[in-house]
Amino acid sequence: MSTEWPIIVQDIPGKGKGVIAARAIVPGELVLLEAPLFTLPSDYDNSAVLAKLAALTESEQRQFLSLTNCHQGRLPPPLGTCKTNALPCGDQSSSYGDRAERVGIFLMGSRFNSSCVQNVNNFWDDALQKISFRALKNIAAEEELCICYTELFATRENRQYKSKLGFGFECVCPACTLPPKEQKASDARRTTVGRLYGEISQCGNQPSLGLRKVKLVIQLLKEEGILECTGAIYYYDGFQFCVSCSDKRNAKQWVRKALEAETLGRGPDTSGAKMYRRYMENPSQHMAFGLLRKQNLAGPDN
Ligand SMILES: C[S@@+](CC[C@H](N)C(=O)[O-])C[C@H]1O[C@@H](n2cnc3c(N)ncnc32)[C@H](O)[C@@H]1O
Repeated sequence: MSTEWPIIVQDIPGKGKGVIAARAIVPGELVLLEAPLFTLPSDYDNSAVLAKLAALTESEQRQFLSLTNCHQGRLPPPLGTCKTNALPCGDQSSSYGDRAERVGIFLMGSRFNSSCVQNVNNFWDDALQKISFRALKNIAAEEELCICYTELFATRENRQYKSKLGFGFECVCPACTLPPKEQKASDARRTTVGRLYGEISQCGNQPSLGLRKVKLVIQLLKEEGILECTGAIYYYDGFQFCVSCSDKRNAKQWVRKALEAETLGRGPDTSGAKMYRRYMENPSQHMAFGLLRKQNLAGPDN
């Protein structure tokens, strides 16, 4: 199926259908913006799905039923199809414990397969009431575009468990098929990032230590090839440590990086991007400005 977007939905060996690049795609490029066929509260059941289906046209119902159902024989088909394909309509990161209040079914967006080194980010744009998919990296023509269904900051074993249980597949992405020694190092990097996330939030009164941990997380994410999808929050942490010490110069550098990361994965018009732009103009607007002893900390490494 070819579309107005730079992507094609086609059969992918071993994965059913998937999305590939129709041409070379650059980082930050919007590859799909799509309205949902319908949305549901995230704790939906089969009768909620049936009520939504009843409101669709026959052609829409057929299109919904043509989506994959990896829960065949275990769940009623409408529910199984939703569980296989629903995407968050709101902030959701299982790694950070956020859960979107609603989910949606998207006829094209639901065709993105999963990789633990995703090259695309999905983001629900509340203002547009559409989901956007943006390239996080350079993607070559005919390369597959993938989002991530599982927890990024978990070991391979835990990620595999979730992929198998929730979506019925064994992940063979680059991060899940490393030789044993490298696999161990990758697991260690991901679990360390998960641990440091909690530790950074406890460093409010120790900005130098907090900043060192931020830099370590960024380094680990870079080594893992997943900085692009999660970087913004860590750059913003770096900004907050600097503003708390009235270090405007370094604060501006951190928030500039946060803005770049936000724009890359979510676009230039999100509430986060607007906030980062405001703080770039004037870091002292942040409520933590000057809370701690004035000192110069450090900016991002590059
Ligand atoms: C949301 S659908 C994605 C599109 C789907 N492949 C299709 O044909 O419509 C989720 C299903 O795709 C398949 N899938 C997703 N990522 C995969 C991967 N990395 N390897 C194998 N199968 C995958 C699994 O069957 C999963 O239940």
